Amino acid sequence: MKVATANQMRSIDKYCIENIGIPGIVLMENAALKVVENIDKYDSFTIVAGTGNNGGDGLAIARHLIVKNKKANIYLIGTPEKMSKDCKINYNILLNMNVKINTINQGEDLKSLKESVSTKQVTVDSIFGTGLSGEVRGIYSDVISIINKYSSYTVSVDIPSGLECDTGKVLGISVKADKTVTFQLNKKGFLNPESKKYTGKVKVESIGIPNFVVEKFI
Ligand SMILES: NC(=O)C1=CN([C@@H]2O[C@H](COP(=O)(O)OP(=O)(O)OC[C@H]3O[C@@H](n4cnc5c(N)ncnc54)[C@H](O)[C@@H]3O)[C@@H](O)[C@H]2O)[C@@H](O)CC1
Ligand SMILES: [K+]
Repeated sequence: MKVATANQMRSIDKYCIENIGIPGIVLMENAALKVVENIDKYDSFTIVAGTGNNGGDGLAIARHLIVKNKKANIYLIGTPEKMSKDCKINYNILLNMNVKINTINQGEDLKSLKESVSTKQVTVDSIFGTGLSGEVRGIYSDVISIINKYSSYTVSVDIPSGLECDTGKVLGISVKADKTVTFQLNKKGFLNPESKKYTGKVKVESIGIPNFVVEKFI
């Protein structure tokens, strides 16, 4: 089975967007729908989103769960100003749907997150994906501790947040997922036996990237 590094995934995504003309938001929507397919047997969710494209996946996942009349509590770490273009698109759609988005800025907000993670069936981890760089610190670290302590079932989007894509090393702290739905290709870091503790069961899902594009980079 082919495996990809973060840079290879970034190059593949970039080539798709710039040379083939598949917009990033289409890849993001495909990614979100694949995660929803893997979790829609459940009824209640806590979605924890960062402000990069991994967070954008999470916001799109939340939208599809809500449209399916599931209970979905959304927690955003970071400010909308920091959002990537595609994350912002999914954020604005949810605002236009009058969906409540809880923001986590300080300790007080963590109580509400703990309450949701402890009572909903599934926690969706869409904090960081292949864009994680450097140690996880501060409020991000607090959020991951809460997920690891109180979540009964955790699904990580693309990569457990806190795990380094290329090595499978923990950068300070990482989400311990029961299942990781990773996009298009398995990740090199998942070959590290130590990573199993954090990825849980890994499911590789295509997000519509043509094979010839993958073969250009791997
Ligand atoms: N078009 C694409 O590139 C697609 C990407 N996808 C998703 O996008 C992800 C990659 O997205 P990005 O490259 O935006 O990056 P991520 O969303 O993985 O994370 C980057 C964000 O986290 C912040 N960050 C990074 N390291 C940090 C640290 N140590 N402490 C605090 N904040 C930190 C960055 O400032 C940035 O806001 C993939 O894992 C996948 O989930 C999918 O939507 C498929 C399409
Ligand atoms: K993640």
